[in-house]
Amino acid sequence: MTVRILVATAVEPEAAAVRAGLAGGGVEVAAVGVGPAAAAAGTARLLATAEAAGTPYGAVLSAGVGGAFPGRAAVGGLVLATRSVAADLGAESPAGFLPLDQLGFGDPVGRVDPALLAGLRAALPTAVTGAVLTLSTVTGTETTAQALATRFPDAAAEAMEGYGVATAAGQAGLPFAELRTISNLIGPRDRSAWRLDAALAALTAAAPALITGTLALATARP
Ligand SMILES: O=C(O)c1cccc(C(=O)CC[C@H]2O[C@@H](n3cnc4c(=O)[nH]cnc43)[C@H](O)[C@@H]2O)c1
Repeated sequence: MTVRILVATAVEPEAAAVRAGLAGGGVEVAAVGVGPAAAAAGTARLLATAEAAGTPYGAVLSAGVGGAFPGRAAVGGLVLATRSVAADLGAESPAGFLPLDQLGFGDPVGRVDPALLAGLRAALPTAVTGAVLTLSTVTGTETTAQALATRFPDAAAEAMEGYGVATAAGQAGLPFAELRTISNLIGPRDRSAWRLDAALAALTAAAPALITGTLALATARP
């Protein structure tokens, strides 16, 4: 049986870019808002509504544009998350940042489903894989960029929604993955350097892989 997939983007232009590349059913795309709170609330509502209607989703993807750590992914390129980390959820201390788990409040990592990631990697062989950080504040200084790169040596990109979407998917017991197409490099803020057109075009080009990359779930989960 085919698995129904929910693709959650932040804003409508991202959703439209994904839809533009989709031919065929099974994938629904919705813009749920910018930032982890809007993403979690919006995704949870869509999942609950679908379940109540008797048409539940079988997997959830967070997708959209993002910033890449220089040297780890290129503008216009793709990043598939190995994990979606709530990088600014925690507490500062003189000894450094204390993540959620060290405070005893839960898991700061949105877990990516291994079978879903494997399917997407096979369907998107040019994608870089690495951690994708979820931040409420877009990084805009070299100091913060360096600090994040040091705290997360496996990070390839940052965005603002992945951990929120992952939390909603996890609470619904659904497999989760995150795909980012790169609009900018992380560092001193220069909004004029963002290449949204290239990143949105990459989302459209990657969209068919969201179907082929999730086919394995249909056979893996009866
Ligand atoms: O103005 C437009 O036409 C437009 C079209 C598509 C997307 C946007 C956005 O502003 C997207 C906001 C979205 O972008 C993610 N993002 C992108 N780069 C970064 C970054 O360096 N650090 C964190 N987040 C980034 C983020 O997920 C936002 O939700 C505008």
